[in-house]
Amino acid sequence: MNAKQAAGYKAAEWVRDGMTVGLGTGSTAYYAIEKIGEMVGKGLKIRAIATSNASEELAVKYGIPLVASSEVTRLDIAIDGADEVDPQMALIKGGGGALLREKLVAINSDRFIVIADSGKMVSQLGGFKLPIEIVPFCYEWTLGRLQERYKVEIEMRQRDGQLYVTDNGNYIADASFGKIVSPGELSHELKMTTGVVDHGLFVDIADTVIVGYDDGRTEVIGKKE
Ligand SMILES: O=C[C@H](O)[C@H](O)[C@H](O)COP(=O)(O)O
Repeated sequence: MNAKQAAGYKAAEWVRDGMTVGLGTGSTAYYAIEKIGEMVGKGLKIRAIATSNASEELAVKYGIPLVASSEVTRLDIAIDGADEVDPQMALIKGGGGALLREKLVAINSDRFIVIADSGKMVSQLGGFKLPIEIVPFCYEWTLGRLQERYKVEIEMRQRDGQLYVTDNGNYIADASFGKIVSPGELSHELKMTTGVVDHGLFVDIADTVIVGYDDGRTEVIGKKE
């Protein structure tokens, strides 16, 4: 069992009959979805909302029943990966471009469990490029304003030689902050920038972090029992 699998499988232990569950996105969330699918196969009764088209396809593949957001007011739990986790459980997410749906699901969940291999744990956020989701209209202006404001390298994410397009039809700009001194402040500032839809800083959202290690061990860190 690898570190991501260990963390993903451990998180599935929090999923109980009758829950509405948010399914994250990425290579770590994959293992949680796989495990939850196995549990559903053995009779677990849940319904789920996926944070990306890719995770929705996975849920269908593993037989996890999906529910429309119109039928749900709040989720019991959401389980998702992260690109960086700091000692206060602030996160950088969005390496896979799913940050907006992930944040919507995370803030609407009673418990948000982050699953991460130990390499994602950092003393200060910012080593990983911060994904910023921006609207396509006049995106060059938004990019220019961000570059002007922060004076750091910010590049438009590309895929196959084209601008990367999120599941929501937006673009992603990746910002190399290096070190983020005040994630909360930066989070608010970015959110106030016209043209920015959202960004990958998740501050004061995670309730529990499950760290996975290469030898298969896990460590649970968190605010909630
Ligand atoms: O947009 C993607 C998500 O925020 C992922 O949860 C994050 O990038 C971590 O992905 P992975 O588990 O593949 O490292």
